[in-house]
Formats: sequence, structure tokens, C-alpha cells
Amino acid sequence: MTTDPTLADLADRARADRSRPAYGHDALITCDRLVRVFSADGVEVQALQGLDLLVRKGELMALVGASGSGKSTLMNILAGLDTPTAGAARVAGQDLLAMTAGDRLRYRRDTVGFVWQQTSRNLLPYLTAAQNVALPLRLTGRPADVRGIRARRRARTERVGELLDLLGVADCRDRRPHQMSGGQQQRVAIAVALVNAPDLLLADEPTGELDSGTAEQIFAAFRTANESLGTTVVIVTHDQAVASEVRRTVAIRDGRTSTEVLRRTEVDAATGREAVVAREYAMLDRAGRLQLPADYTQALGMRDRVALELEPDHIAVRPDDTDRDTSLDR
Ligand SMILES: Nc1ncnc2c1ncn2[C@@H]1O[C@H](COP(=O)(O)OP(=O)(O)OP(=O)(O)O)[C@@H](O)[C@H]1O
Repeated sequence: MTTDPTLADLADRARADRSRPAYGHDALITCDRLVRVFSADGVEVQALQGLDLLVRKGELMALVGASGSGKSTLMNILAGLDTPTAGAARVAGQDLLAMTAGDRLRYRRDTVGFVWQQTSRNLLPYLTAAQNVALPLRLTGRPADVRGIRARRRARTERVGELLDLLGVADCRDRRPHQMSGGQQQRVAIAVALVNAPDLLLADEPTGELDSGTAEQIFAAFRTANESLGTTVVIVTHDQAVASEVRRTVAIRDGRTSTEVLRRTEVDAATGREAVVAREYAMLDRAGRLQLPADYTQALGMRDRVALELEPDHIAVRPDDTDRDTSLDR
């Protein structure tokens, strides 16, 4: 049984709320009730409907979801290419709703790198791999701490060489995109996206145009970027193989984050063998709203209303059986 809170209880609660750290205070990406509405020909489409997402610095994670669920809309916002209609979005301490055109340009140049699905969209066709990777450095006059044109050019060549080497495409340095395979082009594209040392690397279906063997190499390149350079990586993918290789996969449904799968490596105490254990979680928003996976609710015929019971260590959610009870009463 619950009793009504006293005034002193309410004052204590308000004090506790004020001293609690703000939502996402320690995250690299914070999306808080993010909304994006598109209007076309008088019709409104709510692509994002109050999406919450936190991504910690150094994570490598995948975003999945049915076609039209809002993945690309979210990626375009995080890339600084589109602005949300409402809510809050912060990346590396920058407020994506309050940026001037100049802030946005600097954000795209310094904070975030992007790899698109279409290999042709990532690279300039008339430049070699090395020239493509060097371009963002030239446009930003980097490395800024090296004095003298020649010394700077040498430093650039060195950085480009290191990145192509790290991503396993050093042999492509003097080739133009049409002289490389799709997989090589995507690895060079990752080097272009990384060359200005962004905090965040975003990739929208980067393996969509590639066969599974090549897709594996591309995924390995993202893992290398994450592990060797500490870059936070968010990949939108339909590729189940990619989604099952990352530690965290977040599913988007109808413009909201719905469930997420976390994978941990566990060691069997008896055999000493390592195994990856995956567990599915539902998202609980700050108002306490929970979205149950459609396959769970369908399996138990749950609709409109469910029965809840608070147990000492869990909450039971059962199909609504009031109709049956009432018919028994009659
Ligand atoms: N510029 C736009 N104008 C109008 N509607 C848009 C626009 N961009 C996206 N939408 C709509 O917003 C919704 C979400 O689209 P979005 O491209 O983000 O989905 P997605 O999950 O990336 O899909 P896919 O996997 O097919 O790429 C869809 O209903 C789409 O039609």
C-alpha cells in the first residue's frame, strides 16, 4: 500500500532531482526526445518521434531498424547535415540545435566523419586515394602546428600513409577510385573520414553494396579505427553479420529507440572456454514508458492493455484477462 507523500517528502524529492546529473552528462552523443517532422505537399511525416539515445565515448555500436524507421534521418542530424524539429541533440558537448552556419561547418570538419553506402559518393573520382585522404587536411591547413610549406606537405604525406597502412590499403595510394575494388574504395573512404581525427565516425549502410567477404573487411576497418584511434563509431546496417559483431545494437522502430542487444564475453568456469552472450533489453524512457518488442506482444496476444504486477525483483507483464474474469463473475 502506498501513502500520500508529505510536503517534506516532496521537498526531498525535488532536492534529489536537482542534484542528479543531467541526462547524458557523460555521453559523447545525447539525443533527448528528438523529433524530426518533414512536411511535403501539405503532408507531415514524423520521421523521429521523441527518440532517446546515449552513446559513450569509445563505443562501437550498430543501429538497425526496418526501412523508414528513421535511421538515416538520425544519422543526417548527427552528421550536422539536418536540423531536428524539437528535442535536444548534443555531440561532444556541441548543441546541434543551436549551431550557427559557421559552427556547423566546423562541426562537420572537426568533430564528425561520415562514410556513405554509395562508394562513389565518398571519394572524388579524379583524385588518387592519397590525394582524396589528404584533401580534408589541405582544406583545413593541417597539421597546423607544423611550420613551412614543405614540412607541412611532408607531415601530410606521412599521416595519409599511416592511415592507408592502418586500414590495409597502402597499395592503393596512387590509384583512382575506378582502379580500386568496392571494398578498397570504402576503406579509403574510412581513411578520408578519419584524417581530421574526428571524435565520431558515422557510417550509413557502409557494406550495403558489397559481398559478405568484403563487408567483413570493411567492418574490420571500423573496428581498427575504434580500437587503434579510440574513435567512437556508429554504423547503420541491415547486415546481420555486422550487427551481431558489435557489443551494442540499438533497434529503432517508428522513429524511437525500441530495444537494444548487449553482448558480453563470458568465461565458462568449468571449461575455461569463452563465449559471447547476447541479451535483449527494452528502453525505458524518463517518464517510465516501455516499448515491448512486437514479437513478444504478438506471441502472447497482448493488445491495448496489459496486467502488471510488482514482484520483489521484477515486474510481471501479463495479457489482459479482465474479459475472462468479468464473464466468470456474471
Ligand atoms: N526529406 C524528406 N521529406 C519527407 N519525408 C522524409 C524525408 N526524409 C525522410 N522522410 C521520411 O521519414 C521517414 C524515415 O525515413 P529514413 O530515411 O530516416 O528511414 P530509414 O530507417 O533510414 O530507411 P531506409 O532503411 O529505407 O534507408 C520515412 O517515412 C521517410 O519517407
